[in-house]
Amino acid sequence: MSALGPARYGKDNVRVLKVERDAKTGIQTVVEMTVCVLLEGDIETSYTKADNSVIVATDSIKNTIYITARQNPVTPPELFGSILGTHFIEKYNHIHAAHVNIITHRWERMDVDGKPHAHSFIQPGAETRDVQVDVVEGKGISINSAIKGLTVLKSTGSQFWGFLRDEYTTLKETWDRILSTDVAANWQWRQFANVAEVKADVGKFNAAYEAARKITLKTFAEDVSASVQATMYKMGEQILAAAPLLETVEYSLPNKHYFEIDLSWHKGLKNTGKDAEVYAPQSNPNGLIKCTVARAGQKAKL
Ligand SMILES: O=c1[nH]c(=O)c2[nH]c(=O)[nH]c2[nH]1
Repeated sequence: MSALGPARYGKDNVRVLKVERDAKTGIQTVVEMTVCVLLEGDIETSYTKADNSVIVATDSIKNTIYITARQNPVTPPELFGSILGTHFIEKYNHIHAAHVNIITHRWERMDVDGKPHAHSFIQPGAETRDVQVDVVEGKGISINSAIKGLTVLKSTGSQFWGFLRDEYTTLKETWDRILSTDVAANWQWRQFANVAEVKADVGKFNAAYEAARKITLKTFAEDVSASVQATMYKMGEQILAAAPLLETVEYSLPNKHYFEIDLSWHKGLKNTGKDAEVYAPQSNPNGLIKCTVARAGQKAKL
């Protein structure tokens, strides 16, 4: 005998581009997203009894994403995800939870002859703004927002010394190294009761995103880093201070190593320590440093 455990289903990788046109100014704005919606509810029989009557087809879920995007603002993504997820639990009596993931791709307005262009954009890299919105009947709306794929490098202002040394240690201490990472940061909002509560705080989502991005970049650039661990904690602390509705901030940072190359075998060429100029970027292995920063007295769930 067997029994069905947790089950959810839906449509993933629904790609959507929305163009907003300001008729007065002629200025257009684009938002490109990749959306995933997964539903939970009284759907056991679709798995255990081949009962398709309880299935909202994933094709219909895809259509609903397009229609909801046409009829509502898609920014901030926290609000769009809340509207979209709430639709499913309100429309279908037997659906009790909707899990919405939205990846927003970055399009920056193009400058032409020093002026922002009305309708042309550049994609600067792999950086995305992501949200995970979980709408659960009777519990409300849980929102987690994130920055991913923000690749940064500093060529000095990073040290790593004083670490534990034993018979496994070969790494030399350094007071000046290259530091590079692909920033993945996310922040958990306090629980919202419903879409109206999300709307009441609508201005806070973009503000928190801008603050998190600015704090991450400024701290990365300005901190004389003792370690990835110490620098990321400083980032998390500042984000919590800047956004009171956040419960936790979490970072996951690969330490992308750039090794010095000893070239002294070639005519005594100096290329290490203070003479280092040419480095070898490493693709693997890499360090991976993670942490969750919570408010004092409220321990982060691990
Ligand atoms: O910032 C760092 N943290 C570490 O934990 C670590 N480990 C290591 O080998 N190099 C580094 N750098």
